[in-house]
Amino acid sequence: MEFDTWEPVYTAILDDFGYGRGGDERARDRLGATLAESETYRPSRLGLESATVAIVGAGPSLESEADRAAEADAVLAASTAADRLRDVGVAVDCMVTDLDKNPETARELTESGTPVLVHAHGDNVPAVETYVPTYDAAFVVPTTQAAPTDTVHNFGGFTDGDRAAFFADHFGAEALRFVGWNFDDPDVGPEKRRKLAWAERLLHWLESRRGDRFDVLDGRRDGIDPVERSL
Ligand SMILES: Nc1ncnc2c1ncn2[C@@H]1O[C@H](COP(=O)(O)OP(=O)(O)OP(=O)(O)O)[C@@H](O)[C@H]1O
Ligand SMILES: Nc1nc2c(c(=O)[nH]1)N=C(CO)CN2
Repeated sequence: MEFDTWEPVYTAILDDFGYGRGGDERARDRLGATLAESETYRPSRLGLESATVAIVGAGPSLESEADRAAEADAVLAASTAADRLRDVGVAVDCMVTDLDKNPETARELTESGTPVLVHAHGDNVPAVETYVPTYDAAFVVPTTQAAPTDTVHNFGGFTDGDRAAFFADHFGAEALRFVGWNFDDPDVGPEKRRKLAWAERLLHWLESRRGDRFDVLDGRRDGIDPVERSL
């Protein structure tokens, strides 16, 4: 997705959560500066084009559905889904994170040659400054939700999980398979619930742009407020 398409949706998210665009831009520039001396990972190397890609979220169903991830051509893990997949023996091809829960996992993955999309936003600058310098930059893909720069990318998306889906779409995935997604998880707090509601709306937008139907939205579409209505 190009930023021109993403920007109106981004503005709606900023308004809804009360985030400032300036904070996101400063975070983006900190991430860019931290990696300025390094060559970062080129996502086309992942070979997502025409692939079936598992987009693994950190909902409670992950372990019981992990076989579906193992069957995909590529496995993208959102945040703590990376640890949980490792624990059940499923290899992760790429992690997507805003560093808010398991930054050590991201370090270990970059050190062992697995790319990590590291997302900078207005509320994670201390984590960016603390952890990114400890990563192997050759396996970092820096991302932002604000306007992209020459070195910090924006493929679309908001939460770690839906950003993984927009990333797979951007790099030409043929089919997306959702594993570990539970929008009605009773154990999430109010802020996370609101973020998951946005993730759901964003996936609904993505499937309609692709002319696709994501199985994770089956039975839910009637209750989704389309993103287009917020624009
Ligand atoms: N029931 C669920 N609980 C948590 N995450 C879920 C759930 N269902 C789907 N997800 C997806 O899994 C991703 C990873 O969740 P996790 O709780 O590990 O990370 P997080 O750092 O809190 O995520 P984020 O910062 O994006 O909110 C979420 O970003 C979301 O896209
Ligand atoms: N400014 C800001 N941006 C975000 C935030 C957040 O807490 N603040 N959380 C996200 C996913 O959890 C993604 N983007």
